[in-house]
Amino acid sequence: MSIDQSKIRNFCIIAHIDHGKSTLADRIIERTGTLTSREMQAQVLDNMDLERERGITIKSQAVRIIYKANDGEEYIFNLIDTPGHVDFNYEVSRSLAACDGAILVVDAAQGVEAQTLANVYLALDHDLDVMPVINKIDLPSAQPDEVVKEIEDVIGIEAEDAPRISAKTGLNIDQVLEQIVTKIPAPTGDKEAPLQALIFDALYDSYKGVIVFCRIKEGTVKVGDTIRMMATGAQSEVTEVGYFGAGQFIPCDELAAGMVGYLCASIKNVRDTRVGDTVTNADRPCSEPLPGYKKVNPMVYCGMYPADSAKYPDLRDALEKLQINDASLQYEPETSLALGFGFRCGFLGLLHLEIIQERLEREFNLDLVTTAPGVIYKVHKTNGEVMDLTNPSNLPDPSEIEYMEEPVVSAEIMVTSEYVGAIMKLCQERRGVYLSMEYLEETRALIKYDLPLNEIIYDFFDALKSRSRGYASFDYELKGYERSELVKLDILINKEQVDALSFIVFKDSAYERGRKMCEKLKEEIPRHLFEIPIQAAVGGKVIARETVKAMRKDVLAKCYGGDISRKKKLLEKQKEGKKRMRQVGNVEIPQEAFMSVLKLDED
Ligand SMILES: Nc1nc2c(ncn2[C@@H]2O[C@H](COP(=O)(O)OP(=O)(O)OP(=O)(O)O)[C@@H](O)[C@H]2O)c(=O)[nH]1
Repeated sequence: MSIDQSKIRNFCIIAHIDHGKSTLADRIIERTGTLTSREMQAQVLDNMDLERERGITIKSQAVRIIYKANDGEEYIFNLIDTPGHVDFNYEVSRSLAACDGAILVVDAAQGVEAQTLANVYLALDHDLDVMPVINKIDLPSAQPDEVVKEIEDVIGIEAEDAPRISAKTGLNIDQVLEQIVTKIPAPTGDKEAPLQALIFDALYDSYKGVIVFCRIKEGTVKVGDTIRMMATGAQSEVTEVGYFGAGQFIPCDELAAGMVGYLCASIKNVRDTRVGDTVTNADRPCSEPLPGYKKVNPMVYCGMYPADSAKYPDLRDALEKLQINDASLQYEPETSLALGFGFRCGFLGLLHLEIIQERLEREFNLDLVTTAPGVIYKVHKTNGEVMDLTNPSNLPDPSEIEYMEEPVVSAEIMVTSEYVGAIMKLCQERRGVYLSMEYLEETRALIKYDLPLNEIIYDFFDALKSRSRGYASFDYELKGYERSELVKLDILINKEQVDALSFIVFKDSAYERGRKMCEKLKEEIPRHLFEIPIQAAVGGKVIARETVKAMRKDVLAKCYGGDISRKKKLLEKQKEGKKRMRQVGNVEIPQEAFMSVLKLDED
């Protein structure tokens, strides 16, 4: 019954965003008959609704595939899908640790891009064998020969015999399957050794409890075994082991060295499971844990509040469950005068924030109010203390501040030569410091800039795409902190400061941002019976002002003489609207207003 290790291939697919890795994964699954075509939904691996709607891969998914190779033998492929967006590098790293090799998909029309490089380096860091595949050769603009040369020159891996495929039409997928057998190494590891398994993901299921996704490096695990999580020390009995069918969990007898699968155990506290931790046998533990993952620190913070304050415990519960599935999400309770009880949450980037927000709303049925996202600033106080500022409301009095620092990233932008000027202009506007530019080929340049993180978290990616007509790609990593002139911009509505609307901004941009915010809020806040001044202030000094004029008529005025049911309806509607309002002093602010600051740059 036990599986021959030499017949297992554990691999993932890596690529720049949109180069077609999910499509290739689907073709592989389809070609090997893991699913009948009727079961085959468009993009099987992207099984969260959100992913299908956005057409991007967020959570890594795993699937086991049986392939009968040309040598007549049957092989077991464990394919792990990985996300391509820059915010999700962390997820990529987790998937890689469970694999022995990686298929690198490169778009034959686009060639090597920033994330192609970043992902290859991650794979090489994990000692994976990288097998290139040239995709989209059906496109008229495909240049497979050039791309092969580019892979060899820019990345430095052999690509001459890389399969040239169309994941869309299925052309040459057979070559990919054969090369998986010949080019990706079989796993190693001793089945008889003490259990050593790496947790590369986890999921909370309301029936099974915590489901741990793991790669068995050494030993064997089966139902009834008592396991121990090495980092948390939690012990529990295994209730089920199995592998990943397409979109479902398939129980089996045991998981042995070299295999990828899942296990369920009587894990009571979801916090006991930590992605990156090592699972071992409690009675016969291994001597040391596997190297965990690089710990990632959130780069972007915002406040999240339940729209209905009674839902606070539900939000806490939801965040706890999401966190086991997404260890890069961090949160802690906070309170706001305007919004009540909520959480300050940390994310890897703005896309990550949006995804979490949408998952909370859809999967947990919560209605949320989110405050403007910001980065972590370092505040050096006159008394020598250094504080990490994640919430602008906690900024100490200016008299206590010696100076402040903001996070700076090193960015690499790849762009075709005609857009170099436009992209450099964009970077300058965002306070970028030019480092270097080199031409990879005649028509493509790699530009390096240092940029303040807070200038890129909002809409830099969109601006980059629109100014280069989609031809620029972008990757960044945190470089460190640099001293900067920063101020806190406060918003006063009817003379009352609204804590949830405060944010930290570069001194020279304060006026512009303050003015835009006041304009935006004027549009969002409905008229009241009195005039409402909206002011932006820095250190108590007002720098911008707008006014919401007083309302003259009440809602019922226009139904004068109308029938009573219509009046009732209007009053009902008003009541419904009020639920979505936040009372600040004697002004009612719609929830949307708190989000509006996010959208300033789109104007
Ligand atoms: N013409 C053509 N289009 C393709 C091919 N393979 C994929 N595409 C298209 O390219 C787009 C991106 O494909 P995906 O498979 O979603 O790309 P991905 O790399 O998985 O993207 P993320 O999951 O967002 O990282 C889709 O619109 C596909 O239909 C191909 O061989 N030829």
